[in-house]
Amino acid sequence: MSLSRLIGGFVRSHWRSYAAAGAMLAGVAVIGIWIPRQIGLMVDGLASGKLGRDSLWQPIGLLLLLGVANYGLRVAWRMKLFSAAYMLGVELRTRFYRRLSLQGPQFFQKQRTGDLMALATNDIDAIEMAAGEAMLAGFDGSLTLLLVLGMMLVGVDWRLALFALIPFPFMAFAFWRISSHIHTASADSLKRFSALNDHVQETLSGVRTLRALGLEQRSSTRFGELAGAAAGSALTAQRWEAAYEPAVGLTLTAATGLSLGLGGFLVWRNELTIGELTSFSMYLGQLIWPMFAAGWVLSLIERGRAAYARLQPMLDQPLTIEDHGTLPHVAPGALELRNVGFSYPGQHEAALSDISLTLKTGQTLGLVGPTGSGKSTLLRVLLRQLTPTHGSVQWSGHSLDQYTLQALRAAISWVPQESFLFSASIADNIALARPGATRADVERAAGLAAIHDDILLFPHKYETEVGEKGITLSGGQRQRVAIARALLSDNDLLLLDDALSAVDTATETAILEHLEELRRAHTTRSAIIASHRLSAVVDADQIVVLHHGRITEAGTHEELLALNGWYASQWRYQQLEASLDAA
Ligand SMILES: Nc1ncnc2c1ncn2[C@@H]1O[C@H](COP(=O)(O)OP(=O)(O)OP(=O)(O)O)[C@@H](O)[C@H]1O
Repeated sequence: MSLSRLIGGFVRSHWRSYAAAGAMLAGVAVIGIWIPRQIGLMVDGLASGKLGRDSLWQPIGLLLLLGVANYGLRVAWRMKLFSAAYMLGVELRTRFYRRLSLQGPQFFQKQRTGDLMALATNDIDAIEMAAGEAMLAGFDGSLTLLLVLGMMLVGVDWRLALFALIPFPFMAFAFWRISSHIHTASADSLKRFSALNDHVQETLSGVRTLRALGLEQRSSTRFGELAGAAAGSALTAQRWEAAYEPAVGLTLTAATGLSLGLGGFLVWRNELTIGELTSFSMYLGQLIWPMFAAGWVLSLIERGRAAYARLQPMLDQPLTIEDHGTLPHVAPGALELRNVGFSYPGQHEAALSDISLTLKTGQTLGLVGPTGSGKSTLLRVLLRQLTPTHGSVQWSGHSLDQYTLQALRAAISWVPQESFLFSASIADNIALARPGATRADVERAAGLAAIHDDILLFPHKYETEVGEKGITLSGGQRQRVAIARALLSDNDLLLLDDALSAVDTATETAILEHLEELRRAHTTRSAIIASHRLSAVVDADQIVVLHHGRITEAGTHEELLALNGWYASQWRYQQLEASLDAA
């Protein structure tokens, strides 16, 4: 869809606001056009002696009245039109945000956050300007142009009008050249602003790492370069916009020279009155606004087009995870994976191959293996963040993609390796999983996640604010807040992705015991615990060892020890490590 179709569709759906603004604008233009004619008549009336001291107040009073009406209408149409244009901004931002919220992790892996933020702010602002400012200037300018030309051609003298218009085609050519330069410069400027945004977003998120590595100077130099480049390209666009003014000035000067030459000659031949020449000169002066409006409109439209060319691909980008399922609810049942395989785009080696396993209702599965063996990938397949390239995943007898994404989200609680805490209170961060939860529910979940006692020691207990990404909490505390959030949602399947890595063994044992109690109380609850630390999966009903994305060992803790493979040697190593730590 082009920018004109987008704006056209918007104008149609908000036609009342645009029509009201258009009617008021027409009133302004008619009043504006009538004033020079009135002044011309007054000049001729004074020259011929028809207007005297007694009768002069009437036309002057009328002029004042029209001036006030003009002012009122100008204020009113601007308000009407701008409020409509702001609505386009709101609609576009909402569409953009909705689209982003439906995209899967693969989309966000490819897109830079700063770029997306620039699109949601700067680029949509540019489109909003094209739908508001440009529309009104375009309409106002065109209407004024038509009326002024009409008055010059019909109301004054057509010969004079045609003669005075000779320089205008040259100006149109200049405008066309300037606007194409503005398009290129605007596209470049928006792109550079995005790059600047990206840098700010990344350096602020990673400010502690940058400081620790002593990279502040390098980062600040890079920022200077990006800011300079963004300013440079914005300046280039401005320079081209500034070129409109001399083009208008030159054209009008030439037109005034031509009209005074021919007008003087016509007055000398008594074919034109001085009042008519005065009106004509005023009309010529009134052409300044349509000319400037044309320049202004072209530059706004070029900026808007450049912005929409960046935004549209994001709006049209297919969803990385399709949501075509129809089943609205996951009934309790077994999870069955048959020959599941998955490869990340562009990767030679498959991240998962031939994974077949069954997790019965109410059971716990331990997922272990060396780093990079595919544990997180397998969990993300179950979450439908990734679609398997081979095999099938069935839950309660239905393939995962037969469920709506909403149904799956409502059935699975997931604690990722890096949990995100929002800038809100601890209570709010936990309650996120179930917005209607009471404080007692939140505290119960916190107790199960073994974080309740820690929270009571915080300055404002459950109301303690957690900074951006939870920076005021330790890694282990963050993990436990995330576990409490997951437990609060009471979902049937709990996925823990190395979610206990930052807590000590005693706390880990306490949390696992609580999970076991929950499982016994709710027989439909299942869990998959992916972990580097084998102590987290010792009591699982079934443990699966992954190696390069394949299952190499499977069984209970005892069976795997008896197998004497990777699991057994890793277990002995971790036991030795634990006893050394305890010593
Ligand atoms: N987004 C991605 N794009 C490309 N390759 C990826 C991506 N995520 C993971 N991989 C690769 O897939 C393989 C499996 O990674 P995965 O994160 O599932 O392993 P893991 O067992 O969870 O590792 P760890 O225990 O270190 O968390 C690795 O080789 C990894 O490099």
